[in-house]
Amino acid sequence: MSAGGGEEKILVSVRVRPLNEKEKTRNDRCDWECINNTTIICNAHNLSDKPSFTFDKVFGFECPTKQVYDDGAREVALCVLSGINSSIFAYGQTSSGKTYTMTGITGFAINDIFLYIDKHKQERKFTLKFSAMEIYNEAVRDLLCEDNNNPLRLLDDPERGTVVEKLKEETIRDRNHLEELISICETQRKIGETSLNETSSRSHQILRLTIESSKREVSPESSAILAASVCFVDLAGSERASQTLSAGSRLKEGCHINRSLLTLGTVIRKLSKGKHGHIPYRDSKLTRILQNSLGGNARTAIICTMSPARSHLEQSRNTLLFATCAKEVTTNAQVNMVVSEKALVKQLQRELMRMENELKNLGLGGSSSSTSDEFHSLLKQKEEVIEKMEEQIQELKWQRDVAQSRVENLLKSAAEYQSSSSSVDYSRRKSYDSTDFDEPRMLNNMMGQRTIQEPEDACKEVRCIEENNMGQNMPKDQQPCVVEYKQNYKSSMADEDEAKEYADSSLNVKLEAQDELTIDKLVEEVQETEKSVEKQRESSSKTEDMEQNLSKDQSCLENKKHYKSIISSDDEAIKSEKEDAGSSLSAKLEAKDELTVHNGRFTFNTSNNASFDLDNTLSTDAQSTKDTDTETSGGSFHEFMAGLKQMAMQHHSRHESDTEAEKTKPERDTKAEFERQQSQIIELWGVCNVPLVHRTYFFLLFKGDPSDFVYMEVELRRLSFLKDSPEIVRKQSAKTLGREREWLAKQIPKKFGRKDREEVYKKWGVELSSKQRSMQVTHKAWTKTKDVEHCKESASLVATLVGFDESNMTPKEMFGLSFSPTTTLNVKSSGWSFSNSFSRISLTGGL
Ligand SMILES: Nc1ncnc2c1ncn2[C@@H]1O[C@H](COP(=O)(O)OP(=O)(O)OP(=O)(O)O)[C@@H](O)[C@H]1O
Repeated sequence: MSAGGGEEKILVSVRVRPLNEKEKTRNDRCDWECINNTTIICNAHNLSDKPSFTFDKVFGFECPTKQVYDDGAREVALCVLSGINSSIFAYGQTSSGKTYTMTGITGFAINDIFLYIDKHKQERKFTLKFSAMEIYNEAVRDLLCEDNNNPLRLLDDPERGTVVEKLKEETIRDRNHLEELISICETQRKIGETSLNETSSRSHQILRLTIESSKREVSPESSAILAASVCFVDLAGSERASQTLSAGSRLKEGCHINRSLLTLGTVIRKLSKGKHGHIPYRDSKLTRILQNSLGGNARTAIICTMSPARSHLEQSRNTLLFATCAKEVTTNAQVNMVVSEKALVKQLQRELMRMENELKNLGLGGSSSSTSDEFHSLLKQKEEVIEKMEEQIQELKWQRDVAQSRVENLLKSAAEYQSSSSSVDYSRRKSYDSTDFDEPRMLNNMMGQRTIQEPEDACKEVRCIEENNMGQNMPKDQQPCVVEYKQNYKSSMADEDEAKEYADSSLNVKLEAQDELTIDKLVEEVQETEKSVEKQRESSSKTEDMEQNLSKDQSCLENKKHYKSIISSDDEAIKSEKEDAGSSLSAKLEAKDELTVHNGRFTFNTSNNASFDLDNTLSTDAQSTKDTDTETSGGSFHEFMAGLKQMAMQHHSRHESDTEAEKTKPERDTKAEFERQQSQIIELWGVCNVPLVHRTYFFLLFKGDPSDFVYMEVELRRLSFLKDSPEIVRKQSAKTLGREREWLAKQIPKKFGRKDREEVYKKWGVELSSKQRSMQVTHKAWTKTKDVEHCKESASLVATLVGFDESNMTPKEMFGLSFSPTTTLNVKSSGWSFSNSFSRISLTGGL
């Protein structure tokens, strides 16, 4: 409704009229002097000092009313044209010139108002309304109504304040119309003769001119209407009743007049001290009606009129004291704008249309009576879903923390073992080195991630072994002929991906370090981890469902985006969690592979396989194949483990029952059986991309002895397990095999002289003039899996390249399954050994 404006003090002026004829006749002295246009002093001879009063304006005897209007009322009066309420008061004792002054000011103001309207009527449309009232004997009378004997009631309006009920309000046609109405008011006003004024105004007169203006352009933005009123208030005389020699009806008038004026004075005095506490506006009708003008939403000017006559000195001083208080009163005028009904209707129509569109967008339509209920029901449902999601998210976060904690513990254990591994008996280390077919991987396993992050440590590790070799502390047959291979192989691991891949299996170390770790214990742990991973997978699935639910949500809930982002970030966390859990399980499976496959030499592919299966199982992208993969690989693995345990038990039973009987037992038809198994193994090596060094060692070591069958069976089981690996695993192992061939090719110039080299090239059908001859040779090795002679040649070549001397071969037991009951129980050996009790299979360190 309102805007702009601000607080400002009431504009207070004092006008001193000249001595009138009566005063002159009785030789009344003029005790007041306007020393400038703001200050008036009292020259009364009986006063010791000359009190002075300063106001916004002081108008002397000769000052015309026009100047009083211009300087003391015009600005305030005309602000009504800007939509600001205004009031012009005339206050003073009877015959002081109030009516004389107000009549002139009202006329000048009206004149200016109409001049302004004429000037702006092209761009703005003005509507003027006029009402007039008098408060006589505390009764409000309508001055525009001929039958004004019935007093009007005052009503309190929450927006407009006090309003006069049924007050006639005339819409002004033109200036003449207004002037006519004003003249009617003059005739209607109660006047009477007092001792001081033959035509004394016996009432408070309030003329109200309301001006509304709006731009003539029709647009919603310019449809606001400025609406304000200007009040011209001619108060009744403020003199005391005794002074006017009143009696009878005049005395009664005086009492009522004074009641209103007394309240006016109280209100002004209180307002002058600030708007704190109770302001007694309601104590008189005058102050109720003028409440806005006296301290509210209006600009106000008060012109205090006074007689300069000594005989009115006291009343004049009272008037000036009132004026002094009025100077301190602050009002807070605002620009009053109203929105036209037409514009309001248009605005409401637009709002309605917008809301209908919102409802349509929600898919609810706007026509059904039950729309609102459905909407609220839907909102409630969504809020419940969101609450459940929040709970599930918290649960998932908890599970993630648990999984992370487990992984951290495993890593810590691995690191601890690694640091303790430097004290491992070199002879044991050597025996492991010399028999480990998958030496590079195991070496990296031992190093763990430190192989990548701390190459110095890795070098020290190798140097230890070399120094040990060179120190002749070890038997010749146990010297690590693969040290060079190990170093070179490691140096060839420049490929960061490969190094990381190797580092991933570092957790094997932890399990290898556990001297008393049993297969059952490990299997239990793996199963527990698998359950944990499965739980994670289910949780992941839940999260996906939650997200799908959110995606289906057609509502425009603002929370949707928020929760989706939470779920998204949590999904990332879960993904990471799955990776961590997958790594953990992978590590354990690798360790379990080492349990399964003697001497740790099969870790390379088996660990990859297990790791891949788990990762694949956990992959949310491969949703369609996830369950199948899990079941297949998981089932195969357990079968594989169960088979190995059974084999171990059987072997132990045989060993324990009667070794002599074993010796005398008729030999199987070993040769045919051996060749059959060897053929299968060679075939599977090719399929599984088993490293050539491994093939070579295995091929050269196991030649058909009865005791070899257990190794052959283990190898067959392992390869059978590996051959079903997913394509990605085979590709990875093929890549690694390619690197091994490259490394072996680099060994040819080192191991063979020029002539011998040419012989090798010829033997392997490589053109001497061709390029990369060594590479061609190593790429031919171990490729004809059905050709035993080719395999023999391949094994011979690789053995030479890695320095594997068949005549000084390490005993199988040093890196294979050792069945001696006690000797390796508490020492670091090359692989698995079965404890004397055979109640469990303990793992000794692989170093
Ligand atoms: N400034 C003035 N110059 C000349 N004459 C004046 C001036 N002020 C007042 N008069 C004359 O003084 C007389 C009394 O003035 P007026 O009626 O306006 O007093 P009043 O304050 O309205 O008195 P009341 O309260 O009794 O109505 C009038 O005849 C008026 O013409």
